[in-house]
Amino acid sequence: MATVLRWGIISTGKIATLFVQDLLVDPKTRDVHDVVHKVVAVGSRSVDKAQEFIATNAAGDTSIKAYGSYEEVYADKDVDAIYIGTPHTYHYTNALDAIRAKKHVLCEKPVTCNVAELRALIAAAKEVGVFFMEAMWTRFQPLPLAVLKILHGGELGAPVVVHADLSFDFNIKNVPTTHRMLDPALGGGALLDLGPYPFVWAIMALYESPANESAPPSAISASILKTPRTGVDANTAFTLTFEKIAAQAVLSCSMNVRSTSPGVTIRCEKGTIRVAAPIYCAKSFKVEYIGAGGEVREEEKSFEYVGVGMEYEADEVARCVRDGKAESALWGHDKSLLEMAVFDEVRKQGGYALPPGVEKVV
Ligand SMILES: NC(=O)C1=CN([C@@H]2O[C@H](COP(=O)(O)OP(=O)(O)OC[C@H]3O[C@@H](n4cnc5c(N)ncnc54)[C@H](OP(=O)(O)O)[C@@H]3O)[C@@H](O)[C@H]2O)C=CC1
Ligand SMILES: O=C1OC[C@@H](O)[C@H](O)[C@H]1O
Repeated sequence: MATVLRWGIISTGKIATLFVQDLLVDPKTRDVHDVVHKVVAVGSRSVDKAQEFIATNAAGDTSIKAYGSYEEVYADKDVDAIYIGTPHTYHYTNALDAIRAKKHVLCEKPVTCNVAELRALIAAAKEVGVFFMEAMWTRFQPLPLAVLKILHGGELGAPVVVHADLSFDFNIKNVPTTHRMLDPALGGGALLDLGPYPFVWAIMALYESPANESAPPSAISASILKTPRTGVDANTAFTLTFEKIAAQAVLSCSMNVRSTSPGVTIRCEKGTIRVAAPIYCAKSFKVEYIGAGGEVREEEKSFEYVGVGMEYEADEVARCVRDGKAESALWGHDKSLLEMAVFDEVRKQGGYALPPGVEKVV
């Protein structure tokens, strides 16, 4: 018998739309038979928007409740888990409110604005006894799982250098400065929005390397270029050194230029893995194996998903909730904490401070 997870959705923006579309794809189409997702409520700052969201994305399903506030979703007894798709600077408050209402939480990336906020949320979730996870969807998709099987299987030898970039042209010279990517009050900039993806590839390839034994990077080095329009980071480059396994990640993100492909290159002692862009939901990768005599063998693997690619993280939440887990084994609290600590350090080295009051816990 499949477990049914009843979702309440917070916000009606771009990513909430895609997430709900994925929730509504029958899990059986991806050969998943143990969990089922049901959207039971949508909360928006405007009830009209919530109604329109349901009409557009859920074929007007009248069983889904439309609320004109987020609080009503937290209070709804039919809701098991809350999905948060608001701008970064609201994640902490929205997640805390949901946790205090004893709901399980899946919160968009970046999970918070800094590590102090995240520590407070994890403590609150533990106190109440609910599941809490950052929506790091890439970690659960079949392609990265296949890459990791090869990488950690050992045939390529140890990983030595990971290059990963995610860039996107947000037309930052022309969009209004109130756009969430430009507004410092909304945590604007490339790092917080795009940085989680190069970071997750470094985590998968190096931090999760069995020989690393979950050791955090011993050194972080960063440089930031700010846009003169609002002072948020337009381009950020940072390196993470994993001394225990003698490996480095060279990571970058930009919001004024498009990505190139491959977006991730994992260079190992005996070969290389190249992952095609976009790295948040890649559909193909190539492996180059170099034999003892220098001979080269290449393999390419391609993937197709029925949904956008967020369905796999949703399945993970449903399984963890069913099994009474506080966190995911694949994207647990340790990794989000490391991400936020690294991003704090990168912003510190790059001289990007969020405006006073934006960070709710410091
Ligand atoms: N996993 C992924 O691939 C992606 C994740 N994201 C993450 O999701 C979050 C939202 O991004 P995205 O969907 O692109 O953003 P949008 O601007 O499209 O949507 C944000 C929604 O948040 C709500 N909201 C609450 N307060 C505010 C506010 N002060 N200003 C603007 N909106 C507000 C609004 O919903 P309402 O009016 O209904 O309350 C709005 O529609 C970000 O943290 C981003 O990093 C974004 C894109 C992709
Ligand atoms: O998470 C994301 O992935 C895709 C990008 O376009 C988007 O800005 C970002 O939030």
